[in-house]
Amino acid sequence: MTPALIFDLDGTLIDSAPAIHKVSNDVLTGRGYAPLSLEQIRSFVGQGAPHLVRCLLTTAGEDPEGPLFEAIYADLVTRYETDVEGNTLYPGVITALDRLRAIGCPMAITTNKPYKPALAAIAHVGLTDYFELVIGGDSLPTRKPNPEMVHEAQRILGRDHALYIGDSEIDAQTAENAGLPFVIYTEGYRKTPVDALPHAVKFSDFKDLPSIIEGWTWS
Ligand SMILES: O=C(O)COP(=O)(O)O
Ligand SMILES: [Mg+2]
Repeated sequence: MTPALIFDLDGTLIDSAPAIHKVSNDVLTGRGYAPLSLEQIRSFVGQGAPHLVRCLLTTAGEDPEGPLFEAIYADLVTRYETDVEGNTLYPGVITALDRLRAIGCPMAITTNKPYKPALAAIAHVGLTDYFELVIGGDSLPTRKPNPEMVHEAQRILGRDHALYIGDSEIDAQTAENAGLPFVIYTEGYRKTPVDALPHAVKFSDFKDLPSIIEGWTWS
């Protein structure tokens, strides 16, 4: 039987850094702080919105745990849900997902991005119908690298075998914590050299993903 596929979102299926960059800078400049570069913002992505907000506050010279946190977080998440233009699919994602769906892989997204902004970004790029479920960073009491999200997705997808597909250090740790083989997409937001992260297989082009899955041998 084909495996369940559990995907990360930001830096794996979509390049969301330009959208997160715009939203973050709107929040910062709206309060009189200096805007940040795309590279800076990209380096803050992967551990969820609370981490992003703490990074924004630190860079702005404010206390990341201080009284501004709640207001900035609320402002960010509201904008995050509507300002979706800067989210784009990585090349070849649709063709790969069409093939994986055709061979019978049930698919889910587990992302540290908050649930509503994640759904909005997924709809914007036309991915909604491919996934049986989406679990966001605020859907459960924990977020990645805690494996709870991945375990929940695996339970709902209901297959004996599953693979986890992601782009970052957090994803490598999540897969390990969840006890799933990790398939790493090398073109995302990773900061560590790919071969320094534990993974079963790496790929740099989505055209290669279906054959990786179809050729998988389970012991
Ligand atoms: O919003 C984030 O920090 C990252 O989200 P991801 O889990 O989809 O990479
Ligand atoms: Mg990611």
